[in-house]
Amino acid sequence: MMLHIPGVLTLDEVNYLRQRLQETNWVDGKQTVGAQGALVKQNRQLPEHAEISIKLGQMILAALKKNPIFYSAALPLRIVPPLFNAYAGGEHYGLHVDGSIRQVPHADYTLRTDVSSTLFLCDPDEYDGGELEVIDTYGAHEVKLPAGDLILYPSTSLHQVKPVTRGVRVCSFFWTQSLIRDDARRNMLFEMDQHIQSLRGQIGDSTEVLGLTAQYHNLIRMWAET
Ligand SMILES: O=C(O)CCC(=O)C(=O)O
Ligand SMILES: [Fe+2]
Repeated sequence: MMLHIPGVLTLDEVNYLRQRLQETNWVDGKQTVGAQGALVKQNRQLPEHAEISIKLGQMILAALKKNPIFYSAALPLRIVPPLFNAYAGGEHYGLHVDGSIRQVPHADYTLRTDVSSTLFLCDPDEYDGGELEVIDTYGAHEVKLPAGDLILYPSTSLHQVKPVTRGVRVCSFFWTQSLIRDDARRNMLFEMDQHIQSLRGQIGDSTEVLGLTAQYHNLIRMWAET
């Protein structure tokens, strides 16, 4: 499932993050990637252990916690501390797949990457190019969202960031290990949850709504890996 989640950050939060990111030292993005990615990756990132990355990343995690759509769609078990990247002057990230397992900085556990997310911190008219292209069985999908909006997509997909030919594209990106490993099951649960929420809004907690809610939780109980 690819899902556009608008307004994950407020305009004030975006402006604050952008201001803080301007004061930082970016490093070559090849430092945080495996061998295949390094061949096609040309961008800059904040060092993941830098105090500023950790602080700004925590701000994003706090915003995600308040976002019921992100929770319903990703069903997160763990989220890696969000990272930050910047592309300008033709920089791009060619076709690749994200590594399946990531060591979580400052923690002694690893995380399986089930869901990839990009949170846009610049508006589309601030730069040319820089589309995130995700390829799935339905074809190639190009994404370029307003500042504060997030796209999530299955980490199993091949994807790329097209060259940025004018201006600068700044984003945060991160991976989630989901309670539900399989994208098709996760998608079904998301759809079911959305319909249940909508029904509850229309008719309240009727017997039928309660019954469907029970089945939603029972499916999670059946499929979840914790
Ligand atoms: O910047 C993006 O939208 C995605 C970056 C990416 O694919 C990666 O870092 O693996
Ligand atoms: Fe990627």
